Order: sequence, then structure tokens, then C-alpha cells
Amino acid sequence: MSHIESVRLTDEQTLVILDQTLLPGETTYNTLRTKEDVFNAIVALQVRGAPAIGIAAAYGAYVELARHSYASVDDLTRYFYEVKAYLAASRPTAVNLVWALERLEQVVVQSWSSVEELLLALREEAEEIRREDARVCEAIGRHALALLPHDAGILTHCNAGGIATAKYGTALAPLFLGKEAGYSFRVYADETRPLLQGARLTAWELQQADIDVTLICDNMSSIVMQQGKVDAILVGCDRVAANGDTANKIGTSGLAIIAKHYGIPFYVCAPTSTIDVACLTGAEIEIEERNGAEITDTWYEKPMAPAGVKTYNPAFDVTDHSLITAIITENGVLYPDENGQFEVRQHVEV
Ligand SMILES: CSC[C@H]1O[C@H](OP(=O)(O)O)[C@H](O)[C@@H]1O
Repeated sequence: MSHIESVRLTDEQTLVILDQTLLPGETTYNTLRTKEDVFNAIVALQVRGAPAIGIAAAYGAYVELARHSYASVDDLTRYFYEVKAYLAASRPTAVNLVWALERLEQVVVQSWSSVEELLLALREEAEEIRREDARVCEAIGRHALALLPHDAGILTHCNAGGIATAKYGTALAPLFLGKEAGYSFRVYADETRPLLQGARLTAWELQQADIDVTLICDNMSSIVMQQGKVDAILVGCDRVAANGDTANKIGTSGLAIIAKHYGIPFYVCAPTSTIDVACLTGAEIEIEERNGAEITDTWYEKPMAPAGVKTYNPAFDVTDHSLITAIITENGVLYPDENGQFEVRQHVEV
């Protein structure tokens, strides 16, 4: 699989990201030099996808810290907490953002003899977060692949591909690995309004990998399931609660309800870094609400709605655990027990 890297730390202590807002028409890389650059890139979804956001935040925190001088390790530590709080506020729903910054905090709280030693350790931890994510996504792909017929029809939502992670993606990982193993998946990618991650990113990534992909509007997902074209639905996630309730791109929960109606397996592909066992149920997950202009203005040359119309633009929704067939992590496939309950904590702490 030819890998398209979406987040990279350079030797010049800068962060380079693939600007995902310009895909598929332009493959443009932006250089981020400050915490403000990183914050704005995450808010604008230039870098997006829960794991990729975490990696960008870890790299971004390091890049910001490395560009200043410090009188002492305590001075650097104080500034780390300022940068952590600032970057953590960029997007609230994907837990990987805070998870990655807390990984750096675990480094900061150790005892360090010099500023240089601590900065080096922070860079290495950020690099390890990226390397780990690639290994995790490949493992998710292998576990998911084992569940799928060689010629399965797959429905995807939003984009949980290689560019949303360090490599492979989560929901798309089995598709890339299957392609390498000679599988002939037929993928239906729904466009995923309002930001069209399915049309712009998933269709693009699958075409780049020569995987059969058909783009559909979100409101066509039901008919492709009714017509028997879909053998399984694969989605990513932004935060999985302790009971298995899952926050993912807006529209996911509706897909799960339709899948339940047609008896189609609904799989959540979840790195354990996206599981938040401190969050007991989906009701506790903060849902980011974004600017309504993404609905009315982003893709249209002419007005698509009356001027001044009210909008409501929740970027995510929560799929109830009762609608999820299995949660696939790097540790394996987690099915609900006989009472329909997911023992997520046990699965995470293997
Ligand atoms: C492996 S990416 C998970 C998740 O992230 C996406 O959200 P966004 O495009 O807003 O960053 C989407 O919900 C994906 O399913």
C-alpha cells in the first residue's frame, strides 16, 4: 500500500501537514511552526481524524516548546502546561487530542537534569505516539479483515483512512490490507455532509489504492442496504465510552439504526487510544458544534439556502452501544456479552 503521510515532524523542528481541506483537488503541505499554527490547523480540519489530531498535537506541543529558551526545567514545565491547555481546547470530541498531550505530560513529570534532555524526551515520545498508531491501525485492520468475506460490499462513513491516522487508518485499514491480500471489496462511501470527508477523502484514498469505490449521497445509504449491496458497515470513532457508546462523525448513529433494521453488521474500528473509560456513557461525550456556514456556504457558488436561515451543525453524534455489532481494537474484536453489554475496560486493560 502506498502510504500518504498526513503529519510529519521535520529535522528543522517544524510540523508539516497534508492540508486535508484542499483534497482531492490539491495535494498541498503546510508547515506549522507555532502552537497557534497547530491550533488553527486542527480547528479548520486541515489535519483531522482522531489519531492524526493526537499526533499533530503531540508534535505541535514539542515544536512550540522547542522554539523557546528556558532558565530551568521548571520553566519549561510551566510552559508545557500552558501549551497543553491551549492545544487541548482546539476540538473537544476526539479523545486522542488530550490523550496524546497527557502522554507528553507523563514525560514532563519525570525528573530531568536539563532542558535539552527533557525536550529530547518529548520529541521521542511524540515520535513513539506516531509509530505506535501505525502499528495499532495495522492490527485493527487484521482483526477486521478476518471478519469480512473476500468480496464483501462495505459501507463507510466519513473518513477513517490513512490520512486520519499515522498509517492504514482504522475503518479503512482492512480495505487496504485486503487489497494487498487479493480481496475484491466493493466499497460504498457516503459523502458525509457537511464537510464531505467521504466524498473528498475516502473516495480519493480508495481510488489511490485501486480499491473499487462507489460514492453515494448520505440519503442513499438506506437503499444500498435494502438492495443487499452491503455486507458490513465499518466506521471510525472519536471517543468510545466505557459502555461502548461511540461518538463519531454526524450521521453515524443513523447508519447504525438502518443497519440494525436490515440485520447488517455494524463495526466500530477503535484504537484503544480513542477509548475513554472515564466516560461512562455516550451522554457524557461533548459534541462539537461547528459554524453553520459549513452547511450553507462551503461548497456552493450560489446561495443554497435563504440568507440568514438558522442552522444547527453538530459535527458528531453518539451511536448507542446496543446498535454496535462489535468494537474492533488492536487487542482484538470486542463483542457485547449475553446481556448486550460491552466490557470495554477489561478489553482495554489486557
Ligand atoms: C480514524 S478518524 C476517526 C474519526 O475522525 C473524523 O472526524 P473529523 O473528520 O471531524 O476529524 C470522523 O469522525 C472519523 O470517523
